[in-house]
Amino acid sequence: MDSRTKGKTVMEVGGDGVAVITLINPPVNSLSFDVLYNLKSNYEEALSRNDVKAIVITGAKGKFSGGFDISGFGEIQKGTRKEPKVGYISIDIITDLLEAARKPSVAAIDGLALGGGLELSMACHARISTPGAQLGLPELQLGVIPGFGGTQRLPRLVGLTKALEMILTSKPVRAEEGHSLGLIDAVVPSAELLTTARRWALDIVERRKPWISSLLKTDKLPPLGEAREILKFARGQTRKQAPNMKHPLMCLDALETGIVSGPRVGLEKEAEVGSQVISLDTTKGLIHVFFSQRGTVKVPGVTDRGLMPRKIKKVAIIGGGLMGSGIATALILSSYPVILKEVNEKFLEAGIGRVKANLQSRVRKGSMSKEKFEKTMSLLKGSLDYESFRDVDMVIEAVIENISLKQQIFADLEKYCPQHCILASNTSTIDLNKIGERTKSQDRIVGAHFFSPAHVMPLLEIVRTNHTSAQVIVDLLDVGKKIKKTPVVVGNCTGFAVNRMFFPYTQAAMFLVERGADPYLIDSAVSKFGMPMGPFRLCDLVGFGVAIATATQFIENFPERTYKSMIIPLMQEDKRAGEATRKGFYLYDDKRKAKPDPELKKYIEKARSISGGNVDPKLVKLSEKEIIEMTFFPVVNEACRVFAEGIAVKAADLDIAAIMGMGFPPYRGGIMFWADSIGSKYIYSRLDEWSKTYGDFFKPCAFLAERGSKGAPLSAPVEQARSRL
Ligand SMILES: CCCCCCCCC[C@H](O)CC(=O)SCCNC(=O)CCNC(=O)[C@H](O)C(C)(C)COP(=O)(O)OP(=O)(O)OC[C@H]1O[C@@H](n2cnc3c(N)ncnc32)[C@H](O)[C@@H]1OP(=O)(O)O
Repeated sequence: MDSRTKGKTVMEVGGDGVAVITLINPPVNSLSFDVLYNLKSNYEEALSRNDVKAIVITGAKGKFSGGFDISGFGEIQKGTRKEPKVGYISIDIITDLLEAARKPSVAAIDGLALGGGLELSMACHARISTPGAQLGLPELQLGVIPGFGGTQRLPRLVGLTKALEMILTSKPVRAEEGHSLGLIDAVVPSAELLTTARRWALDIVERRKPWISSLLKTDKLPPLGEAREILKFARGQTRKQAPNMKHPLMCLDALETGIVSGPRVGLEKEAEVGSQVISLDTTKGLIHVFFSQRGTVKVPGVTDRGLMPRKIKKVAIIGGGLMGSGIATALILSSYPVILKEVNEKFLEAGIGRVKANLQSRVRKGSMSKEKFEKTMSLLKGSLDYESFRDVDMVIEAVIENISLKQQIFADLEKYCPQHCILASNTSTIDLNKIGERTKSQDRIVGAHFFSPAHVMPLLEIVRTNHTSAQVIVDLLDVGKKIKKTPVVVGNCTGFAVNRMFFPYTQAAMFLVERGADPYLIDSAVSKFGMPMGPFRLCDLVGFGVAIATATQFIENFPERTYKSMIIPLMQEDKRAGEATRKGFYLYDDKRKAKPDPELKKYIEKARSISGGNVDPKLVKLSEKEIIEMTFFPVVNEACRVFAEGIAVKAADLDIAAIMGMGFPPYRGGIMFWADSIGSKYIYSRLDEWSKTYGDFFKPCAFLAERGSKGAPLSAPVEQARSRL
């Protein structure tokens, strides 16, 4: 393969008269422009050759195709590649050359057929797959739409309702379901895939099997009136679930056009809309997130050293509280044998009970069988001492945030665990060097910071000190992958990356309400921005105990930029501690529904009188845009510090940390990507102005000041930064 080209296709013509065209573009045989243009020439050749009666399209190495090469969108967005004529691939190549050909084609699908991959197969006249095949149109989660005819062919093959479900949820179906839906014509073992597909293609030639053009099928489509109703409902749901995104509605436009005006007009609409969505900001954000998420496992100086992960056969967890039990659940779900240690029988029983409850909820929802439940629970053993730690490969400490307790635990671990054992802490804020102070095992001490609930939340913050060995990081990255988490490797400091970015967000919100802003308007503006909930609702959810413990760490470590609000401590004095006590910033009913509390005013006023601040008329009347700026620009400021200090190696890692750890909306691309979309100059000028009026909490850091003064992107690599990694 030419080093400048990205992938290719090869064609082999057999003695049976079948031309087999294989898509080759590792690792997932994505459809790059090179692959697509090669496919076109192979196809043209096959159609012109007298010795070819039929065509089979397949993918190399057990994968049909992971879809259009996503980096191609980036090239078009950046202007480094000229966009082909609208509809050139979907209409000229896939429809008019392939589907309308006078020789039949069959897709032989092993492994993946996603996005453009599935769309290409749907233009073939039959599809044969292996049992493990995954078939889906996940384009919407990338901010694009199925653009190779998927909006037209899928409803015609599986019906409108199922097509909408597959497209709107981006979830793939397995081969058997695909077969029962009519998407797949036959499911056969891998070893028989190609021979069956060849025979099927020849059977079509001989008219022993039907020659079906998906685009022309109508039997699965509902009557027009019904279709309009279904689409109207889908639009309503989409508006509710994705209010800040245009592309899902644009995708529905293409679907509807095809149903109302016919598939050809539908294809044209799809091509037009498909081209428009590429330049949407939300699409740029989502594509950035796709690559950034995969980039977190590439850690310079660690994953480029040829180290292989060691096998972790057994893990011990200390502490069976909410975090410890969640971590244990995540591990046993991925088949790791786990020992859960507690200080007494009562706590141990409660910890094991929590794990059981986590799994039982899956059984109730039907996602886990009773047998699987029993088998998974059998991997968990309880313990009250360290004797059973003698053969563990990794320990994760998950006790309360108390430095001396953690120090004692790590000193004990050093005595009982084998020399190679990884000693991890799930601390969310405490400096790991302090935790390991009483040991000589600095090279195997690492942070494994999970987010609550640990068996559900996707992020794993892997924290390393200056002493943590590269091998330990490689091992933990591998565990993270096996338990299906997205790991982000960060340096050691108070709060690491996620909590350091999180803290200014709640602090800014406290500051604003003390100066007169309405907390419920802040929550509403932040939710509209795309966060799962506003800062006050969040404080209620995590509980004031945790909020105060975290704040204490920040006040101690970053006093110059911590806003000391008394609102939460004052409420706690009155036994209001958030949702758990049914009273916090909101009042909660039996169904945990939150409603504003008029009494909140009294705590805000008292806190204001303690801090000595005044109501600021400007802050009373903030617009939603101003609320977002005043709550999130301090987050950007802290993210800049984290980046400049080398706590994160890449700005993209902070984007993923913010999305998966804070709930920052993915379609905004993450905190640094979003900041760059606004511009460093503007952010700097706003923070600078606020810091002059309201104090150092808003003061831009040196990194932001430097980049802001030049208008330079904040996510550009930090040169000569003193990396802590
Ligand atoms: C306007 C004119 C432009 C032309 C018209 C365009 C019309 C577009 C038509 C089409 O409808 C659009 C699409 O097809 S969009 C793509 C749809 N496909 C997907 O969304 C699938 C994305 N990939 C995945 O979900 C997963 O990668 C996977 C395929 C399920 C595999 O998962 P696994 O965990 O095994 O591996 P990963 O670590 O995720 O990926 C491995 C490496 O492969 C890279 N990669 C995966 N998919 C693609 C892809 N479609 N394009 C480019 N690269 C891909 C991924 O980045 C990883 O790379 P590394 O370098 O990190 O190893």
